[in-house]
Amino acid sequence: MCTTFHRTGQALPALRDVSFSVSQGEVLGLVGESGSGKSVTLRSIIGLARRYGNVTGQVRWQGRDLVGMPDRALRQIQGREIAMIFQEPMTSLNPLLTVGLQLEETLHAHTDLSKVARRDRAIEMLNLVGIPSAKQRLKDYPHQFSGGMRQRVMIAIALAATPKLLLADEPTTALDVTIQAQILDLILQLAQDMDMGVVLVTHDLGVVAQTCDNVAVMYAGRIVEQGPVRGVLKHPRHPYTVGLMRSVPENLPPRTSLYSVPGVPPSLDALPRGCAFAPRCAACVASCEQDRPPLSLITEGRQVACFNPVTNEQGNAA
Ligand SMILES: Nc1ncnc2c1ncn2[C@@H]1O[C@H](COP(=O)(O)OP(=O)(O)OP(=O)(O)O)[C@@H](O)[C@H]1O
Repeated sequence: MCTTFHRTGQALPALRDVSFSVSQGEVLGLVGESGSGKSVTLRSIIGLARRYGNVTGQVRWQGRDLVGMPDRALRQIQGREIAMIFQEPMTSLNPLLTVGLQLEETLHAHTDLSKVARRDRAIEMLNLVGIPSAKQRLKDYPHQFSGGMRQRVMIAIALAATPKLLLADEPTTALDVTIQAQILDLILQLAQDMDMGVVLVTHDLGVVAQTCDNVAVMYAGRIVEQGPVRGVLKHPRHPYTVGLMRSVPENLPPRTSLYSVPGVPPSLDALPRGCAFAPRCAACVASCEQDRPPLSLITEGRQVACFNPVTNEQGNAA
C-alpha cells in the first residue's frame, strides 16, 4: 500500500510499500517516530486517507480489496467489520448527542437489532467497558464523562457492532499512567474475548513488549523491520530499531543521560534517494545512499530493510 498527499503541486509520499498482515486474535504494534506514517497507515486501511490523499496498492480484507472498493461498499465495512479508535475521544464522539444515542446510532447502522434490543445492547456495552450505572449514563453527554471514561465510551461504540479488526491510534497517550494501563487491558481483554485482530499504534515500546504479538517499525513512511515482538525487541536488526530500543530509559544503565537517535527524520518533500535512514545511520555503507534496501526476510517471520543489518550480538538491546 502507498499513500501520497499533494500540497502546492508537490507529491508527498507519506507511505511507501507498507505491507503487513494481521490475523484474528493477533495484536500488531506499529511504532516509529512522530511523522513516520503510523496514523496514515491506519487511515489508509479503513479508507479515511482516500478523502484527502491518493491511496494505491491493495488492502486485502476477507478476500476483497478495500483500496479499489467504492465508497458505498466501504461504508458497510467501516465500523461494522473494521473499527477505529483515536487518541482523543472527542474526535469521534459527537458532543451534541447523548452517549446512548450514539451507541444506538452505531447499532442501527451496523446491526439488524430491534430498538429494544439496541438499547439492551447499549447498556451491555457500557457495562462491558466498566462504566458504572450504565443504564443512567446512557442519557449523559460526552462532556459529562472524565477523560478515561470518555475513552471507555469510545471503545464501547467502536466495539458495539463486534468488528473483526480494531485499529487503535495511540488510544491511551492522552490519559494518565494508571488509566492508560486500565484502558489497554480493557482493549486487549475485549479483543481476546471477541477474537478480534488489533493494530495498535503507540510510541511506547514498553506497551509493545507487554501487549503485542508482532511489531512493525516504521521510518519515513516505510516499514524497516517487522516480526515477533520478543525477537525484534531483544535482538533488533535494523539500526533504527536499535536506536529506538536504546532510547527506552529502562534499557539504560542507572545515571546515564537519556539517549535519542541523532539527527531528525527527513521531510517527505526531500527524501534521500537511497535508504531514508542513511543520513542518521552509523552503519551506513555506500550502497545505502544509492539504493533503497527492500524489506527482506532474514529469518523465519522476521523482515528487515537494511543492506547492513546489525548482527544478533551487536543488536542485543536486553
Ligand atoms: N492530510 C495530509 N496532507 C499532507 N501531509 C500529511 C497529511 N496527513 C499526514 N501527512 C504527513 O504524513 C506523514 C505521516 O503522518 P502520520 O500522522 O501518519 O505520522 P505518525 O507516525 O502517526 O506521527 P505521530 O506519532 O506524531 O502521530 C507526516 O509527514 C505528515 O505530515
